Amino acid sequence: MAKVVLVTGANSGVGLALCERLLDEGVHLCMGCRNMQRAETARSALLRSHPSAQVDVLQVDTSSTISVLRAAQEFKLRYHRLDYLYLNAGIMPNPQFDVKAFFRGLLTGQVIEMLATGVGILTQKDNVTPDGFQEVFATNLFGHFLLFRELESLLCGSGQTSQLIWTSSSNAQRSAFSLDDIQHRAGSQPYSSSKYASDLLSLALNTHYNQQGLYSSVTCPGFVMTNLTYRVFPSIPAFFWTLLMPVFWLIRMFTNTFTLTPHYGAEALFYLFKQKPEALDPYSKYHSLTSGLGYTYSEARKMDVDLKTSEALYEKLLQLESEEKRKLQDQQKTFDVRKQRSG
Ligand SMILES: NC(=O)C1=CN([C@@H]2O[C@H](COP(=O)(O)OP(=O)(O)OC[C@H]3O[C@@H](n4cnc5c(N)ncnc54)[C@H](OP(=O)(O)O)[C@@H]3O)[C@@H](O)[C@H]2O)C=CC1
Ligand SMILES: CC(C)=CCC[C@@H](C)[C@H]1CC[C@H]2C3=C(CC[C@]12C)[C@@]1(C)CCC(=O)[C@@H](C)[C@@H]1CC3
Repeated sequence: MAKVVLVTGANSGVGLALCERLLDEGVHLCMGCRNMQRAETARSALLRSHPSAQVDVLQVDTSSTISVLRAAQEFKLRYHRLDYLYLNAGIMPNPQFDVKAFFRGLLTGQVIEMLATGVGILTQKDNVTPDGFQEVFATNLFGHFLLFRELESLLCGSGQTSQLIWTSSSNAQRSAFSLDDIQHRAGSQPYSSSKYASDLLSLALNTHYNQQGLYSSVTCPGFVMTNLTYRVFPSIPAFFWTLLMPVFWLIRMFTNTFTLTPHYGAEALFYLFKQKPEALDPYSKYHSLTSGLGYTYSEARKMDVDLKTSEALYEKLLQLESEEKRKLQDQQKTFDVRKQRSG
């Protein structure tokens, strides 16, 4: 039987490139996307290159609790197994590029580190979702946590192993994250905070689920030219980025994190697909890297995470999950009562 793989954020960028690569392996693919039109366009493109492939679309908006719960319900009706869950959808809203910090970095010799991670040169302005969550937290982390929890029964089946694979980032930073403010309401680095939270959560999930055959890993695609990065300079047309390519190829001589294309960016995500999950290191992040000459490969690098903080975050997420579910039940009850009264 073909392995069933669900990929969130599958209609563009790293997610779409990963889907292309997974189809070469003969998987039964389910593309988790928030916009059905964009999803169908991407699905058609995948079917053009893989005409006999099994490719389905599942509507899911990871920033919305109700959408995630409905998607999981629909998934469980359609499939009886889930072997790989790629938690890839992500946003970095209203990014602000700090030109001064960039030039300071040039003078202090830290520019390569800055370009490799985006740390110090990028901040974001977050939004609040209709559910009342910080949008970056909800989209990048909490929605994915809920999705995983709802699909747990399919992932933790008898005698099989399954994998959760998070698209994190080298932008993840302990200093951007606080257990007292897991949604990052107060700061200006919600993206960094959400990615650090996914690193922590992955560790906690390994602690709690390895015995049930479920393994969680985190990846970083490197710097990839996608819609997410084009939005760093929204007023600049896309061809500007193409003009910058020679500059980026040059920078690639000094840092192997400039993977640039979605196909290369998906390297570590695809690498994990082919590994025995028991052999993976829960304390490492798997990076997609590209050498100066354009050779792509994957490398494990230790993360700055600890068990105690990961446990504390896990507990907070469980609590938030039960609060959300209770809120939805109450809303449903109120709705039912009103419906009864109105006859
Ligand atoms: N590009 C880079 O340099 C790096 C990217 N990453 C991570 O890679 C992942 C993929 O991003 P990338 O391919 O670069 O960017 P893209 O913008 O191309 O892809 C992001 C995907 O996530 C989807 N998405 C966004 N919000 C939601 C939502 N609320 N519900 C469901 N899907 C949603 C998007 O859908 P839609 O098309 O509808 O917007 C899109 O399919 C992200 O997690 C990102 O943080 C990590 C390190 C570097
Ligand atoms: C140096 C020149 C010619 C132009 C500036 C390009 C920057 C906009 C670009 C360089 C490094 C990039 C980068 C990211 C965004 C765009 C840059 C700052 C990320 C922060 C995108 C999201 C991630 O998760 C990080 C891993 C990326 C790190 C590099």
